[in-house]
Amino acid sequence: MYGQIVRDGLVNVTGIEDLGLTSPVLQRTSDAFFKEISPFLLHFGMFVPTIIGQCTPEQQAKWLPLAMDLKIIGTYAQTELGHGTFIRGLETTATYDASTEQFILKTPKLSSYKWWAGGLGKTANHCIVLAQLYTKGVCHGPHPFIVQIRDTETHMPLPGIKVGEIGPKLGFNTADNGFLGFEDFRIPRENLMMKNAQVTKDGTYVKVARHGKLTYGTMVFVRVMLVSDMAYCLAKAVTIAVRYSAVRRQSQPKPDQPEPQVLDYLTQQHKLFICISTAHAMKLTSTWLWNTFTGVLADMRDGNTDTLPELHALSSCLKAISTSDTSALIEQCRFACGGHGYMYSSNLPALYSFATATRTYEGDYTVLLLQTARFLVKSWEQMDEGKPLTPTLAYLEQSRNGSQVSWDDSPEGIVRGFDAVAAGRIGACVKSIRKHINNGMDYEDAWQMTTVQLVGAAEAHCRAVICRVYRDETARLTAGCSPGVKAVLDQLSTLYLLYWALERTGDLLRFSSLSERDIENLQARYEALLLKIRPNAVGLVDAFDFRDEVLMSTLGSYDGRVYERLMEEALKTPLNREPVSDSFHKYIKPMMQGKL
Ligand SMILES: CCCCCCCCCCCCCCCCCCCC(=O)SCCNC(=O)CCNC(=O)[C@H](O)C(C)(C)COP(=O)(O)OP(=O)(O)OC[C@H]1O[C@@H](n2cnc3c(N)ncnc32)[C@H](O)[C@@H]1OP(=O)(O)O
Ligand SMILES: Cc1cc2nc3c(=O)[nH]c(=O)nc-3n(C[C@H](O)[C@H](O)[C@H](O)COP(=O)(O)OP(=O)(O)OC[C@H]3O[C@@H](n4cnc5c(N)ncnc54)[C@H](O)[C@@H]3O)c2cc1C
Repeated sequence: MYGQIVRDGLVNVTGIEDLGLTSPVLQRTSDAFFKEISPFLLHFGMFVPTIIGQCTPEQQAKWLPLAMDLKIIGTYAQTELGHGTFIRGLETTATYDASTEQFILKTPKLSSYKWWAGGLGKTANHCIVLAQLYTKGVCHGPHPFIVQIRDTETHMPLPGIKVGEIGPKLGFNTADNGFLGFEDFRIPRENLMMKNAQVTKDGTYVKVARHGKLTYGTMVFVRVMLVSDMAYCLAKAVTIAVRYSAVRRQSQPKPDQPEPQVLDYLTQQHKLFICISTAHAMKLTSTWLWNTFTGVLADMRDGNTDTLPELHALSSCLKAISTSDTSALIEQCRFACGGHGYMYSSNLPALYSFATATRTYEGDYTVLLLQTARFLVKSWEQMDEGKPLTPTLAYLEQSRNGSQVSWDDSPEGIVRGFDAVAAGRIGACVKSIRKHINNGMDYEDAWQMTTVQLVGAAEAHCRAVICRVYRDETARLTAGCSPGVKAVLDQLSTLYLLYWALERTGDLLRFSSLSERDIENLQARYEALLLKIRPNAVGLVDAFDFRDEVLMSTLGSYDGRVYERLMEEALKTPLNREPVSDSFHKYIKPMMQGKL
């Protein structure tokens, strides 16, 4: 299994790279090689980006060619057995020895072992290690170090290195996630990645970056990329589910009629059409977020880090919500395919296991939404002090006077309704924190007592951002389209708004003048829209343009030969090589004969 995966992974990365294509294309073509994950994902997904983001130009000149030519294979080892979220609590230490101009890496105890890094088990021979940097007896917090862990000729672990695979997981079972421990392992001073902080030969610590969290830059980059990844993952899942739903016929609502396509059931449309719409919403939002990200990078190159806090807040909530929505909706696609959706050959289980992992790695869902909430509460307080708000929070102004927003069921009105919900929920959090403080709590306890509401407020803010970006970008991008295309894409973005308005009626009743009659109207419009979208449903998923080799699905192949493919795959199962398993003779027969 591992050998096959490594072979396929190398064919993927060398074949494509020879064509001089970029790594995001790598990401897409790697789907034609794996149902799960390449053991080289972390090399290109985090090891290379960290060299670019955390190394000086001189260090990049040394390491980048080696990495891009696959002369070294790397990963990103930050998480430990005992800590993943709380980076400041990481236990691995890197202590500077000025007498030899080296750092000594140590794993003080079991919980300090690096755990999880992709490719670390058996594939990588180098890695980025986040360790607490000590020099002259002072700890300067977690810093990135580039560390060789295996001999590049023999691939044997170097002396002082303990490394291995962490074992089977819910998914990602081709990612080769590993563990890593150091026993007084020495690396040259120059292996500290010194773009944001340096240690001179005599051990003096020099802080370079103006912002204390630039070490976390790779995580921001990956979070931004993952929003796009989720759109792609969901688009694959709904392509499989909609095509299968067009082939599958089941039940007989009318005695004298043939069994209908299950795609004709309104409940099936309710399950699936939001998935089509969400894939579009996340793709457009991810492009908008990427443009925001590159803008902040440009500002930072000019020494201006003022826009970084908003990017951190946006990338945190969008990564959290896109991965959570995608996990839930891929599972919904699986539900929509009945028993055959549970077959590994459908590819829905693998897509689900990838998406649900993404809800955790690169920042746990709750933790990242609380990061966004921290920014929202600070922005509210700045608004109270009369300071200007950042662009994505302009809607807070409307809540300043506390008046209830009048409900307007036009698409633009619904977007404004979500702004009102976000503003209202943030305001309620601020009120809760202040109430607890007035009752004698310190700020930290008041914050903790409000965290359930804070997660909800951050989700509401994110939903408002997605709704606005989806609506605006659809209008902009379809301006020059044919009326037919424009109408269908407008239906999808309207469906997204109606779906979430119906999901959040409680909030809309609380923070707008929405009435029960308005809710009835929303429900009727939503159901009518499902029927309108039905004739274009297969065309809409065909438009995602996935080749069968990439979908890798018995249910979603373009020719619709579902039952033939399911049987073909079943016959390939090793258990079917012989008509009688030898377990019969070893165990079942003796048991039947009372000899066990
Ligand atoms: C062959 C295949 C080819 C493939 C080609 C690939 C092409 C590219 C693909 C890209 C996708 C690649 C996918 C790779 C797969 C990934 C696998 C998973 C990898 C990992 O999981 S790596 C480990 C990830 N770990 C985390 O995310 C940990 C999460 N925890 C944190 O981020 C921090 O601990 C946390 C939660 C922020 C708290 O930190 P703390 O120090 O306590 O901070 P405070 O809350 O006190 O805030 C202090 C202050 O700092 C600000 N802050 C925090 N974080 C950031 C940040 N990241 N950026 C900017 N600012 C930040 C925070 O807002 C506070 O500011 P204040 O002003 O409010 O004080
Ligand atoms: C498939 C996969 C691949 C991975 N690959 C890598 C990799 O390549 N490199 C790497 O370094 N790491 C990797 N990771 C590790 C990943 O980054 C961490 O698992 C993730 O950051 C979550 O941290 P944790 O595991 O410590 O969870 P914890 O933070 O311990 O979460 C446990 C619970 O505590 C809650 N919690 C934690 N802190 C708070 C808080 N402040 N407030 C409220 N609730 C809180 C969480 O919400 C969660 O419910 C991978 C993980 C997975 C699943």
